[in-house]
Amino acid sequence: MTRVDRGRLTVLTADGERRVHPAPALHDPDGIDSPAVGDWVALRGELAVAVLPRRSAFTRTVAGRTSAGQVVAANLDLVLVVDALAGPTRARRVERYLAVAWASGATPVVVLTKADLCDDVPAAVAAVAEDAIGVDVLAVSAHTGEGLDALRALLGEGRTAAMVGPSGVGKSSLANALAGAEVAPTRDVREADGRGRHTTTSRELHLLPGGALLVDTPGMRELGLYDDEGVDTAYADVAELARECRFRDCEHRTEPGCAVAAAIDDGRLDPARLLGWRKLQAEARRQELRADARARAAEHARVRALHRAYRTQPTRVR
Ligand SMILES: Nc1nc2c(ncn2[C@@H]2O[C@H](COP(=O)(O)OP(=O)(O)OP(=O)(O)O)[C@@H](O)[C@H]2O)c(=O)[nH]1
Ligand SMILES: [Zn+2]
Repeated sequence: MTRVDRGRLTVLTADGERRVHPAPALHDPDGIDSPAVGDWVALRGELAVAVLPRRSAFTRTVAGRTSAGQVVAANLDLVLVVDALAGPTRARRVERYLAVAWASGATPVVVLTKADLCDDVPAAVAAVAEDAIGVDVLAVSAHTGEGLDALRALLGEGRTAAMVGPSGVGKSSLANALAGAEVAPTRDVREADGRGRHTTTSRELHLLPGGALLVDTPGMRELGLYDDEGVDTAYADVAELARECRFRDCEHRTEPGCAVAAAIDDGRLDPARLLGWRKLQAEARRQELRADARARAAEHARVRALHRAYRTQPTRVR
């Protein structure tokens, strides 16, 4: 599946691209099981009749009051957490995206763009790598081509990757550089023709020359945490220290025997990382509370509907 529009799916088949409709059975009001970009579907005629089991799912919170999860991309092997080497270093921002990426079940890779604008690339990479525990960190430039081969090697044939990262860091430029064609309109192009990104109905999954698939959906660009699954993986150092605290419910503030505070005191842990961890934990907790409230509301509505259906039934023979 390369694209989902209202009621229509774009799929790549052995015979090329096609537009099909999802069978009614594939419609899931909660969104989680509805076909998403990156899904493999079985076709019967003009209908997509089944979604094959997913290896991974990148979920985001749907904007608004509800906390419904929405699968933005399915079956990702890699999530490229993209940030730019221009401007101030943004370790906390990278960590936030890493937490979301870990929760998806795919392997995150940090890709630092605009290497051509950075005076000391190795130092900048090392600074990010220090906090991106267990994650490869690559520096690339879409303008000079630096680092692209290393990234291509990582993508490999038949693997599916997606990009996440703040606006303007060079995701579209990177997609174009990898594809060797203008598959995504960059900010420069969009400004030149005065149109927004969403005006074109572009494919959201690109087949790259090396045989890798690159997902580029607008939905991946504004991320919310769906649950706290990825937070402790992104902050493995803090999470591990926290397990050594004397009290299991330690808040890591003034409690005696706090391993986190001790690590900060003797310089083993950057206090900014504890702050980042706290913020993400809090955000994830808020999401979970909202999800609970939503589940209760849905159950309530279901019971009400059942009662209504019961009342309007013709009198049954006993
Ligand atoms: N010097 C330099 N500039 C770059 C590089 N990659 C992208 N840029 C510039 O950075 C700006 C933003 O690039 P885009 O590719 O549009 O960024 P994006 O992340 O897709 O932005 P959104 O579409 O808003 O999410 C443009 O002006 C690009 O020309 C690079 O490797 N080097
Ligand atoms: Zn503690």
